[in-house]
Amino acid sequence: MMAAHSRSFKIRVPATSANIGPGFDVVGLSLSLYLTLTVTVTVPDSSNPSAPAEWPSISYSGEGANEVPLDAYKNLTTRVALYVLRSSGIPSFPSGLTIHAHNEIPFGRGLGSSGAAVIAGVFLADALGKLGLSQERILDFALMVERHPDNVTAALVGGFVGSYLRELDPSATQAASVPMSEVLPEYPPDSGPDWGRDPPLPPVGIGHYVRFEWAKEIRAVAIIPRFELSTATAREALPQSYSRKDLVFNMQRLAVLTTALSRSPPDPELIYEAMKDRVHQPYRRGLIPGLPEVTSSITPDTHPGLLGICLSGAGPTILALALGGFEAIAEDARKIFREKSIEVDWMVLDVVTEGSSVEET
Ligand SMILES: Nc1ncnc2c1ncn2[C@@H]1O[C@H](COP(=O)(O)OP(=O)(O)OP(=O)(O)O)[C@@H](O)[C@H]1O
Ligand SMILES: N[C@@H](CCO)C(=O)O
Repeated sequence: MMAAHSRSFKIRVPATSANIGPGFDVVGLSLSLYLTLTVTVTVPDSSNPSAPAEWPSISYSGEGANEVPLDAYKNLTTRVALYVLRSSGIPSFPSGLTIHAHNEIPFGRGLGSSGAAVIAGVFLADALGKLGLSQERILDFALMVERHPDNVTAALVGGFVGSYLRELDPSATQAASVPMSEVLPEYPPDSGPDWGRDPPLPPVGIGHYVRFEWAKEIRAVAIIPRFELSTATAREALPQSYSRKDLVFNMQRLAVLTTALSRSPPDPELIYEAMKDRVHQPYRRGLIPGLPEVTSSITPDTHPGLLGICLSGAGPTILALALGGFEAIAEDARKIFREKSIEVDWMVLDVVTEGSSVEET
C-alpha cells in the first residue's frame, strides 16, 4: 500500500474598510469578518518527482461561493500565490494540494474582499514554498496586484493603519507599473513549468505604514446594500485633479481623525465632521443612490451613540462608527436606501487589532 504524508495549515485574513471618509487611499481599518483558507498538501511517499504536477483542488463556502472561479489558474487568491511562487523560482503548485476557502467578506461591497484574497494568496505561496517572506516583502507582492495600500496594509498588519507608497526611482517605478496582465497572466489550461515569461519582481520596500491607536469602545456598523460595485468602476468615477480647497478640506479632517479615533471617551462632534470627504464620496454618489442622504441625515444629534459615517472603501457599503444605538442607525439607513429601491443587510463589527495569520494544523 502506498503511504502518504501530509501537511496542513490555516490562513486567516480580516476584512477591511478603507478611506474612513477623508483618508482616500491612505487609511484602513481591519474588521471582524474573515477569509479563511484551510490548506492540505498530501504527498505520496512513493511519488515520482518528475511526474507532472496535478492541479490544485479548490472548494469554497460562504460569501461569493456561487461566483468565484474554482480553477486555480483563474481564482484571484491562487493566481496571486502562483505569481509569488514563480517569482521565487518555484514554477507551479505542489501536487496533492487542496484548498478550502471559507469566506465571510461580501464581494465588491467595499469591505476589502479583493485585498483579503490577495493577502491570502501571498501567505499561501509563502507557506507552500517555505519562502520565509518578511512582512515588508509580503506587502510588496500584494501591492503589485492591489495598487492602493489602504486595504492590503490593514488586512496584513491589523488595526487602524495609515500607509503610503514610497516614491520609487525611475526603474523601480517602471517595474511597479507593469500591466496586471503580466503580474497575473491568464494561464492557459495546459500551462506547465515552462509556461510564459519570468514574472515581474516587485521593487523592495514599496509600502510603508503606521498603526494608529483605536479607542476600544468604538464599533463599526456595516450597512451593506445588496448590489456589487467593483472598485475599478468606482475609481473610474473620480477626477484626475482636485482644487486646493477640497484637498485642504480632506487633509484638515484626516489629521484630526487619526487621533480623535484613539481618544477615550471619543468626541462625536469632532469625529462626525472629521469623517467628511470631498475627494471620492461626492463623485461616487451617482453609483450609490442614497449615499448623500444617509451620510447627511444620520448624525450624532439624530442618533445618539453615532460618531461618524462614511462610505466604506469604494462602496457601496456605508460604515458608521458608533458607541451604541447601532440598530437605529442601521434601520434608518435601511429606510433611506429602501426609498431608492435598494435593500440592505447590516451587521455590527469590531475593529480587530490582529492582522493576517498562518497556523500549521
Ligand atoms: N475570496 C476571494 N477569492 C477569490 N476572488 C475574490 C475573493 N474575494 C474577492 N475576490 C475577487 O475580487 C472582486 C471584488 O473586488 P473589488 O476590489 O471590486 O471589491 P472589494 O475588494 O470587495 O471592495 P473594496 O476594495 O472597495 O473594499 C470579486 O468580484 C472577485 O473577483
Ligand atoms: N481607496 C480605495 C479603496 C477601495 O479598494 C478606493 O476608495 O478606491
